[in-house]
Amino acid sequence: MRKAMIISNPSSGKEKAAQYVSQVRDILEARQYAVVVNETAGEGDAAHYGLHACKDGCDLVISIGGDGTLHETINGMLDQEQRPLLGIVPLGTVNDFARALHISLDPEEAIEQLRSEQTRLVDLGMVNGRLFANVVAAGSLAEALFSVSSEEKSKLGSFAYLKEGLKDLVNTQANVLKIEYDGQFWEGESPLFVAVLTNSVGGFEKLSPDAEVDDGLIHCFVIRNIGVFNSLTLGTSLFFGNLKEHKDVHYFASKEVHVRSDETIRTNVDGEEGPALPIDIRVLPGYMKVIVPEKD
Ligand SMILES: Nc1ncnc2c1ncn2[C@@H]1O[C@H](COP(=O)(O)OP(=O)(O)OP(=O)(O)O)[C@@H](O)[C@H]1O
Repeated sequence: MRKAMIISNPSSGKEKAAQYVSQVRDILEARQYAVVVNETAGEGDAAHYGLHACKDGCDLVISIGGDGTLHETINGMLDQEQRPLLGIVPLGTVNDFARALHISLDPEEAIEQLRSEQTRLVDLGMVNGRLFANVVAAGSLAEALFSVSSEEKSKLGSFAYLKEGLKDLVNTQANVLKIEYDGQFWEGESPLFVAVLTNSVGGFEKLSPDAEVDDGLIHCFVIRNIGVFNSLTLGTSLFFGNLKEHKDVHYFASKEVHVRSDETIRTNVDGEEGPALPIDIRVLPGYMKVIVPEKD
């Protein structure tokens, strides 16, 4: 009998968490899976269960939770020879990975989509030995722009929020970044470096419209140190999806990137605090097989 593990974060699903778990279980059991349910209680649990799913020879893991739970689940599977097929029920506020894979953000619909026969081999990234699914951001603006919740954004509206955030560029200290990729070198003052794997970053689906989950590339944007006037045009570019054409943005796509600085600069990885610079980022093409909705 095939084995499946449900990894559920009850705090992301609130009062409906138990209902979602039982709906998923019903679907899997109807498909002849022997199902184990593991609920997380705090940090590290999803990674622990992700690892055990590999060790126990699970064929399928369903992550029910937000990006944080998903991030931990895939990190638990790092370096394991047998990695199970992954299904996602997004219950977070941002849900970038689900957005990029066209998985419904309505949990009930996402659960129905687990019946899909369609799968996709999806790239993941590695940053200083840890996996990431969406984004690595570094620089003084990284925290401000990429750790915000959709709720906060919806209070202001995405565009207004962005304009507010980007106005900070004027007052934000820009650090000197030294970036190496594919034998090329970029050095300059920048308040923000962003490396993305998917087209959805921090809930903004237009930051990097060309990034495909399986294109084998890390799409990188380095914002040059800019003034008050251009911060607004930059915001508009980000919102309408032509950021890489902006004159104050250095864009490149690469398989491997190294970012250093002589200053202490923190990073944000998939919405959580990541390692301080220096960072080595590389893409792991087709690292995870994921259930995706059937095309209409
Ligand atoms: N039972 C629990 N009660 C409270 N917190 C939990 C529980 N289980 C896991 N957590 C914590 O929940 C966090 C992950 O939450 P979640 O999966 O909703 O991701 P998220 O990053 O908050 O999602 P998003 O940014 O998309 O809203 C982790 O910090 C984890 O330690």
